[in-house]
Amino acid sequence: MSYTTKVSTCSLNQHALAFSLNLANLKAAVDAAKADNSKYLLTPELSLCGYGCEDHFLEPDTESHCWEILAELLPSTLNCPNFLLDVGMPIVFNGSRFNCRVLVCDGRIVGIRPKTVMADDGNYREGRWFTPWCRGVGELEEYLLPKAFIDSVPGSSQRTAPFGLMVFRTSDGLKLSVETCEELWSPESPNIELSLLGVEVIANGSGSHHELRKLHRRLELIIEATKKNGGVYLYSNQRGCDGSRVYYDGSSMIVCNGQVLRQGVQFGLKDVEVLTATVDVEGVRSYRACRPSFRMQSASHSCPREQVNLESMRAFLPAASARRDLKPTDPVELTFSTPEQECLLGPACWLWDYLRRSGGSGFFLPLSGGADSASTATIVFAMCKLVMKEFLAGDNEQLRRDVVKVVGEGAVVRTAEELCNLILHTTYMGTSNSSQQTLRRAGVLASHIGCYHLSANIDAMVSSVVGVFTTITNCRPSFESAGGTSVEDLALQNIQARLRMVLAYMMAQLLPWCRKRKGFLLVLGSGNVDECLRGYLTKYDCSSADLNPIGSISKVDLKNMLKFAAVEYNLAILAEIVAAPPTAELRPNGAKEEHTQSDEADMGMSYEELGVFGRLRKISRCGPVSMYRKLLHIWPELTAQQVADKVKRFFFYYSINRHKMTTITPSYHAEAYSPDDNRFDQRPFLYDARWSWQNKVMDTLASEDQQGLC
Ligand SMILES: Nc1ncnc2c1ncn2[C@@H]1O[C@H](COP(=O)(O)OP(=O)(O)OC[C@H]2O[C@@H]([n+]3cccc(C(=O)O)c3)[C@H](O)[C@@H]2O)[C@@H](O)[C@H]1O
Ligand SMILES: Nc1ncnc2c1ncn2[C@@H]1O[C@H](COP(=O)(O)OP(=O)(O)OP(=O)(O)O)[C@@H](O)[C@H]1O
Ligand SMILES: NC(=O)CC[C@H](N)C(=O)O
Repeated sequence: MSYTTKVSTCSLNQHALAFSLNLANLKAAVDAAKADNSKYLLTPELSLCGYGCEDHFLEPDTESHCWEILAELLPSTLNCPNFLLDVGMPIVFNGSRFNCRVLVCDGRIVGIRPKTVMADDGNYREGRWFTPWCRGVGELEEYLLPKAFIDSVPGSSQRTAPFGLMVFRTSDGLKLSVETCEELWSPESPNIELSLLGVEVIANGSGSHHELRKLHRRLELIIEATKKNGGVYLYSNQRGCDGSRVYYDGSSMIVCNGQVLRQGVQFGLKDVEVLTATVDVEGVRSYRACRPSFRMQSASHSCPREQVNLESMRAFLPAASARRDLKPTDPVELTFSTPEQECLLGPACWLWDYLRRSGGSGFFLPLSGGADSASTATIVFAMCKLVMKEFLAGDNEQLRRDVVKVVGEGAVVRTAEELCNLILHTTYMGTSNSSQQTLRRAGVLASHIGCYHLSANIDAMVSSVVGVFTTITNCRPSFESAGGTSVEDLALQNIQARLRMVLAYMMAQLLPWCRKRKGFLLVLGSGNVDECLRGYLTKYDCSSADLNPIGSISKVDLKNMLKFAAVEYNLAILAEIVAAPPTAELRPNGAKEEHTQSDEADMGMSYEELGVFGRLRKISRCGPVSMYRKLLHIWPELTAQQVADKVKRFFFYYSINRHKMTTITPSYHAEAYSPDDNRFDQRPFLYDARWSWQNKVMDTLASEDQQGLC
């Protein structure tokens, strides 16, 4: 008897509520797994409807469409008694909605397994739509299948299915069970009990979005679980932008006894990626049985009274050790992206999904020659590189169709630069306050990445608006350098910035027409985390766009990304852009070649300091006083009063500008320090900006520190 089996997992680029697309992806995955002669296929969390349906989960339509496409999927499992398919969907049972796995074998639903631990932190809101199931393994209920579903499956006699936490046992003795996404991350993961119950194959269907360095954590959790308890662990993750700010980064995997046998692509453009491994179940059994501590705890776990016997299913491969294709899959070497690659490639893949699904024919970006808009442009170029690589490989028919849809029938694309020329449109929008240096840098970057670039002087727009204002009010504002007040100066800065946004939208609407192409362009924004946190942006200026790929990335991380891209793509201009001092160029500058208005001087703090404030505020959950306490150790070179003053200044600007985050452009979620008010960082937007109590406490602590009292 051989104790080797073949199992598959997959990454699927499902789109919330796009049932036809989701069904097609699932069918393709089933076909690929069956072609691999696999016995089991795991798919991502809520794979039938897409993970990100959000409040659509509250609509009965979402569940009923899942049943409809499940009925369409069932025939692909018919006459395959040795193949188990595992999909995800919402199911209402006894009045509560559960996030369920539905396991199908030979055209029958053999079990429905509800999720026990909700993901409710950060971007996750599962508790808003789903109830956690709280019964133990083997405590099964009988679920009456919906009549419409039964009627749509011709010839089926099935009326009910077991509902609850269950262990499946095949006729030849393989034990398999599932847990769902967050359960792996919880303190008492179900995989522990399942392993002690002798389950050899544990599967986790997930909807886990990208965050920098999160893949390491996922791998640690899975490797540690199977190192400690032995077992085969299959992980399946959603891929792509399914309609929101997050990007699911695939990386599905198959792990056995702490060793990774298959690792899927993290930033890939295939809608369906199936990974299959031949796994040695005997190896799992012997791994466990040689560990006295495992044996002892396992022996005290009684097997659940009710387990689901898959009478007709044989999981193990025929015993013919000479057959090479039955050889257990060898472990692979793990591959990880660097944080710089993650900053570049995650947003690049997200933008591609957004573009092809939005019906847009490209992007428009106001390109200033500064680091932020250069970062956005570089991410679009990275997207073009990824797309062209896949396009030229020639085996991704869906991508080929998407490229044709975006660039238009008949357009010829052979290189990333050619694609970039059709997709990315940039414009330098200078005023009399702009410098020659930023104009040049924008032009050089544009020519190197190949985008369609124009250069404009918007002084006429600015003077028209100021002229209209003067006519209405009979007051003419001046810059401080020309004798005006700071209020006038700021208003004159803001009008330049706002008019850029107005022109940007006009360009986005009409540039395709000017180029005799069809469609519209999506406007890209380039505000970074630190500017948002400090409020160093004009509300409704170029920070207002359709999408922002860098909105949750700090300036420091962006600069590292640009340095990496300078080498990776041979774009020396990026190194020059990184080295230039950040400037808004909104005030008059005399005849100087480089502008002397400096972001850091204007803000009263450096980008590096802002990065520290941002992490402490969000990731370490610090209010002013606890931030002060932590910073005393982080900045030992400063006096306590200097630290207190910096904290006060940060919180003052943060609070007077927090309202800007309510209207900030939707941005890619990349980092845990994101200040995105809409979903991730929920806080008031009207503060008492004096922080009088907190500041008093800080001053007392600082003076005690200075007197050596604490
Ligand atoms: N509590 C509150 N709740 C809701 N809304 C509130 C508000 N307080 C002010 N507001 C509104 O917000 C407005 C103030 O915001 P805003 O108009 O942005 O004006 P403001 O924040 O005063 O100025 C923009 C700042 O961004 C700087 N900047 C730097 C670099 C680049 C750029 C650029 O744009 O390229 C800008 C610029 O130098 C200046 O310091 C008020 O006029 C009011 O309408
Ligand atoms: N001269 C300009 N031409 C075109 N767009 C501009 C110009 N100046 C500013 N913008 C737009 O407004 C946005 C905000 O400007 P801001 O000065 O804050 O950033 P930046 O110039 O991209 O980068 P940096 O902060 O490194 O200077 C820019 O990202 C850019 O999209
Ligand atoms: N969908 C989930 O349950 C996700 C939970 C988990 N914290 C993750 O990010 O992967």
